[in-house]
Amino acid sequence: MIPNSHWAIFTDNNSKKGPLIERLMEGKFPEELAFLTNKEGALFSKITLEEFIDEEEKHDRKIITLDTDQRLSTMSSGEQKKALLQYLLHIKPGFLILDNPFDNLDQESQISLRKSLEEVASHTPIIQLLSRKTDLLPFCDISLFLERSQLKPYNTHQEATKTQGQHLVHFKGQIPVPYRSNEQQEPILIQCKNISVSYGDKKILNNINWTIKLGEFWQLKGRNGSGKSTLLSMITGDNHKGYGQELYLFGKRKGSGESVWDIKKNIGYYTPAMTDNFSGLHTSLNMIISGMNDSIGLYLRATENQIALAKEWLLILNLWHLRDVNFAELTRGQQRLIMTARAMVKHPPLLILDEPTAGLDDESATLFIALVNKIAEESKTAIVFVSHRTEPGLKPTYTYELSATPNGSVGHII
Ligand SMILES: Nc1ncnc2c1ncn2[C@@H]1O[C@H](COP(=O)(O)OP(=O)(O)OP(=O)(O)O)[C@@H](O)[C@H]1O
Repeated sequence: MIPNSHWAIFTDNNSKKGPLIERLMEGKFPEELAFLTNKEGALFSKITLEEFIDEEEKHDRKIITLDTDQRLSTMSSGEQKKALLQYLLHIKPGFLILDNPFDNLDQESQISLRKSLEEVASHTPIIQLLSRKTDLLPFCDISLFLERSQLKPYNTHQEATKTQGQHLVHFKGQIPVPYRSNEQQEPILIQCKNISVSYGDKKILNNINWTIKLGEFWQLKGRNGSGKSTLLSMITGDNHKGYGQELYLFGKRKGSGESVWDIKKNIGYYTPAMTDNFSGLHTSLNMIISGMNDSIGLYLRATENQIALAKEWLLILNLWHLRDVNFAELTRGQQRLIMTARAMVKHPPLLILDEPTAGLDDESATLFIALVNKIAEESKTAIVFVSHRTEPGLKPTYTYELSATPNGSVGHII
């Protein structure tokens, strides 16, 4: 069958994407998509992946990775996406919904996914939901915009793909001072000396040498599965494979009697998975205050100092008017600014941001990147920013790149 057409639905951070996906999957189509009636769709999305991971973890039922013993949850995000696409194509759906398909994929995998989708498009109608304009698939001939819950047509293709241009972002004033004055910090934060990691016979990291010093701004890059998350888990003290190796975290050798808390107190960490499905009832103001108490949800009466500092952060972010709004009600872009402020309230020696712009629209991503640059300029906090996208405007001082070899990935400084 030759599909009637393929659709691009642009979303921004105010779009009610979840309910739209639900309606489409239930076969409730808007007029424009009525030609899909009675067809069974498949969804290529993080939500679908989470369901398969859940099924495997809770019921020990493997569905999309029958060809390997490795658990889906331990695969890299790129490997998970590839397995999902293969599975979905195998079941030959009547139509395919792609929810930000290129997020978390490395450049080569994006190119190969584009090619596979071109082939799929020759026999299966595709609906692409996208928040970054450069992600548009060229065969999508009809473009709509999801304004909150309403689908609106674009008049022309140019209108759909027009980017706003890099507008300058102005934050009012400097980032606030740390919650408590920091203890004297050694200039060298992290030292990896010839660090190697394997899982069974599978070699992941090979003789990694990487030193992170106070105030440095790093981007960590590498293809899907090259070991970025594994390396981060060594730095955050979460990977037991660090024991017995020459790994120095904040002045102490790993395994020299340090507690996990000794390591964690030095690190601010944010990855979108922490909040994407967050439904707790906390105001924006309290979310920032919770960063001073290192807990979300634990009820502690905020001191006047804490409230004043949280206010300063919200003012800088232009979000003070939303102080009493429930965090879950904010747009994704606003949530990520707040979570970054939360991770920064103490000016930890090290701030790790793991794919922090995934799922953001262009405007929110620009704002987020501007905040990260500002933190790099105005604080002593070292930053490690992990991303596959080349974010326009991001100004890291160094890039550490992992390149796969048969003996595990080796690292280079660029
Ligand atoms: N517990 C485990 N058992 C077996 N293999 C594992 C385990 N954990 C990770 N791996 C493998 O280690 C490799 C590196 O994974 P990692 O998640 O560190 O990559 P990554 O660079 O972060 O990838 P991505 O960009 O796709 O997120 C992958 O091939 C993954 O499948």
